[in-house]
Amino acid sequence: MEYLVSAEEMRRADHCVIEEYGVPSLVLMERAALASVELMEREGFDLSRVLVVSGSGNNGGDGFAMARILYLKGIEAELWFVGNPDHLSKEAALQKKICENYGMKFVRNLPAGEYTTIVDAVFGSGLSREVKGSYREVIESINRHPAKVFAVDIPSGISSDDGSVQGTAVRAAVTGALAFRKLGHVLYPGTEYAGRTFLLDIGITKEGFKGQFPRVQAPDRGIFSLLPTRKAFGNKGTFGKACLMAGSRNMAGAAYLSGKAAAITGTGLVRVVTEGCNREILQTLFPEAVLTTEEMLSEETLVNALSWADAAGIGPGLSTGEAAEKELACVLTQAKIPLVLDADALNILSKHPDWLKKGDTPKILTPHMGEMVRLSGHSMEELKQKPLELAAAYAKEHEVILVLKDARTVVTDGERIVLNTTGNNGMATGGSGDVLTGIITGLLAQGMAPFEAAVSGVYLHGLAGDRAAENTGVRGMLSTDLLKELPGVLKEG
Ligand SMILES: NC(=O)C1=CN([C@@H]2O[C@H](COP(=O)(O)OP(=O)(O)OC[C@H]3O[C@@H](n4cnc5c(N)ncnc54)[C@H](OP(=O)(O)O)[C@@H]3O)[C@@H](O)[C@H]2O)[C@@H](O)CC1
Ligand SMILES: Nc1ncnc2c1ncn2[C@@H]1O[C@H](COP(=O)(O)OP(=O)(O)O)[C@@H](O)[C@H]1O
Ligand SMILES: [K+]
Repeated sequence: MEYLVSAEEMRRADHCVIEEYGVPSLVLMERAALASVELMEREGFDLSRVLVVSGSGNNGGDGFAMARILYLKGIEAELWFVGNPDHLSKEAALQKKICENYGMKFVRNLPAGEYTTIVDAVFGSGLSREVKGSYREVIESINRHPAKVFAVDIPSGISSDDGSVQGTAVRAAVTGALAFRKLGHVLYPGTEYAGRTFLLDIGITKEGFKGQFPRVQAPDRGIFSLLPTRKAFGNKGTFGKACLMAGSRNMAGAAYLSGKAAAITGTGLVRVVTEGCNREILQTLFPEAVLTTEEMLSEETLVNALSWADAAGIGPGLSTGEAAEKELACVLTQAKIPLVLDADALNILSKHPDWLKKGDTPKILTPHMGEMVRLSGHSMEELKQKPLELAAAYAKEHEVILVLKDARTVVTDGERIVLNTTGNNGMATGGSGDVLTGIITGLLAQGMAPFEAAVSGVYLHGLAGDRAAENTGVRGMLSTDLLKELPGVLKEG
């Protein structure tokens, strides 16, 4: 997994590498500048005429060093120093002086239309307050200018900690994230302001954390190595049994999507437990499933289904009526297997929060933001502001694994926090959450540990969404396209 750092965690690593390992900060700065220039070249920036806009901190220092490297390559690179000269950091002051010694041109404003590329080196991870006054004007003038913008480390004005816009922020085409991606590169709206973001190695590695690692990680292709292995001599009994309790009258699709997703994930057998009216539909759409259907599902039927399964998912399209309430209460009380609770199961839980205490099997809750509002009592605004903290606090308090679904989904058990970066807005379409429930239930049924199953499920679900976006497009894709792409995604590992 990849570490996603806060400004403070980045500062700690910087400090350790410079002060404890003894790497001079100017060496790091030179590497940052060289890697940034290389990235601009690789990304096809038109370097006919470049303006580097530098502030007075080390982000500005990176900018001065980049300007000098470009200038010495024969590129027309000019500088606009917009910082407070009395607050220049030692390194930035030295880099500025070097540019002056070379006789480079400093400008005092941003004439329209004269530059092909602007380098934004006003603020980096040291942004400490809202951007106001002349800094605001500088950033707005950069945004108005037609030149393509490259942001050093993070667009100026974006908080490294949560991706928020601190008053105003630079809109970059490309961002070179130094050493680690900050949370602000991944969380919205920071992600959009950063444009295409690339990680640049400048010699600060995880050794800089000295064993005190950042709190948040993002899953990467390493996830594939966690997936259940398939023994050559295995049979459908050994590849796990998943039970999906889903669908109600007029909601057969939710049972189909979640059940089919569990099957595609590699589960040996999938049982769908649903209302009798869905029987024919499911037998036609999903002949691979074992069906358990009754007009009114009895407690005995539910208990039998649970004792057959290795994991169960409950909630997609379940409805919230009395029968559904009874079903959920029975499952929470009787289940001895890991459970995924989604959609209507969560809506019912919001009315009976104490039900979470029933039973002692591992529980994975997968609310979207609206469901989380009802479940947690926090407002949407609070959740949007602090999704990581509030998700972790809920998971800890209720001793569950929480998958808080949004454009960036958070998975947490209260201690570990994972922020998923796969997926796209094409997935904001009915039924895509049902597919996720099926994937996670399928992975659990094959014996994955609950936290790993939740993280892997969210990652694979997002990758399926990304493949669907490539092949079908974000507008036209449907949740059935996620099912179509999932086998190929699983084959990539
Ligand atoms: N450590 C290293 O050697 C390495 C660091 N690296 C680079 O350093 C960057 C971090 O550098 P940093 O810590 O100096 O902070 P930085 O982002 O330049 O900002 C601080 C300046 O901005 C100012 N300021 C802040 N907010 C403001 C506001 N709202 N409105 C107005 N002013 C505001 C603040 O002013 P002051 O508070 O002093 O008035 C100060 O002058 C990092 O992103 C990476 O690019 C790499 O070169 C690798 C090696
Ligand atoms: N803009 C987006 N970027 C990435 N993923 C998204 C975006 N919008 C929605 N998703 C994902 O799509 C899924 C939608 O789930 P949910 O709202 O429960 O759908 P439904 O209830 O229709 O099944 C979640 O996994 C969510 O993370
Ligand atoms: K910047």
